[in-house]
Amino acid sequence: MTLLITNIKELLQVRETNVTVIKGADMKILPTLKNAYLLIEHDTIVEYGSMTDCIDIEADKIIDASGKVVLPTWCDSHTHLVYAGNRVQEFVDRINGLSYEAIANRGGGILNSAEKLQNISEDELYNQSAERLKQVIKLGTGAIEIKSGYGLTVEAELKMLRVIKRLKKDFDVKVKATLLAAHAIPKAYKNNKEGFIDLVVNEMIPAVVNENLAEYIDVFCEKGYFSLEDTKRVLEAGRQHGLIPKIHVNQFNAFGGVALAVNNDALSVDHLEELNTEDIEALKNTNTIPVALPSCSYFLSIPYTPARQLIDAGLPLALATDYNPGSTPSGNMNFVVSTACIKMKMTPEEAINAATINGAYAMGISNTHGSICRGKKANIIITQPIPDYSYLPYAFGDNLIDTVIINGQTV
Ligand SMILES: N=CN[C@@H](CCC(=O)O)C(=O)O
Ligand SMILES: [Zn+2]
Repeated sequence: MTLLITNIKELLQVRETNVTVIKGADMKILPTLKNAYLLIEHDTIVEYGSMTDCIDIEADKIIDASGKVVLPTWCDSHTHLVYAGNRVQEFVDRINGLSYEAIANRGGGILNSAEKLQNISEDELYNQSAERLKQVIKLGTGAIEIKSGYGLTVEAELKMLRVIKRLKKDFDVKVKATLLAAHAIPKAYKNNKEGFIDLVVNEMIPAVVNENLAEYIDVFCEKGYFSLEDTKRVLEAGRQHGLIPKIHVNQFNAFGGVALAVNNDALSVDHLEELNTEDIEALKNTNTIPVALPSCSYFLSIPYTPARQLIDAGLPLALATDYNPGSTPSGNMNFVVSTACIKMKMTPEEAINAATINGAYAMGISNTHGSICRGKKANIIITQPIPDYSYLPYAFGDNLIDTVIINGQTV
């Protein structure tokens, strides 16, 4: 089966060689080809080029993309898409003056989601999550990382991760699973945090690894949640079992979590709404990528990750949604890209690089996803007719996506 997309107004993120991450000043460069074609065979990009060289190419199916922009699908490297129900009441409570922290302190927040998740069947959790996944695919997401962390017991964490495994099997998008073992201290361990960490280290991690349910280990390193010492213990235990660290860090306070993550070879450090010069120094000359989550800043009215500081220091940056019921009830990467431009002063080129190839890097899949490159997966967005690719972030809130192709198949 071959699919030929013709008359593409502009083909974005075209890479002749397999670049896997884009850093610093290079993020301002988005290679494109105007008046282009793209040829897909089965699930793979096999060729692209100028329309003037397309004359002799035959294909089983042709899509005319006149006036339209074509780009790789979004790579959303940070989500909590598997959750039960919603937290709309907390949203209303925050409008009425309660803070995110105050809600958490009275037993809401993550613990609220954990209670809902513990009381729902695996099938129902799957159904709710599959609906969300379908929605974000329609919005152009072609690869996604999903975390556990609303279980907080061994059984409930396994339930979440088994649901992620089913999503992985049932959907063509690339799905990566993360064990966010230490997300909050459960009620039963309120006065015994050490006991909970013992449970994570001695039971949760081995059980998850035994069923091969996760590739990454994550911790919410934050005041009131898990300290540097706790984080180190969990990350090291995860590494000993072959899990690669990722981390929630510097969301509300900066106290050395970034350096700790880097020292543990974390693939990514996520959130970074609070950032100091030590954090930036710690990230230089490492393989760890910072990940910004602007929809979370928007929804909670907290600072935006200082993208300019990170990029101007020569670092790479990825953008992701943080899709979850408490701090970001949206999995829309188009909104993330717009918000990064509008609020974080990222150029459209930087934001698109951050949401495609760098997002793929933050999931360890940039050899196969995130750019238009021969041999990579045919995961493609075709936009509606638009004047220019900068129109994507400009027209924030509009859905400008016409067609999504995953592994060569139109969704
Ligand atoms: N910050 C920690 N975890 C999630 C939100 C958790 C929640 O409120 O449910 C986040 O990334 O924002
Ligand atoms: Zn998160």
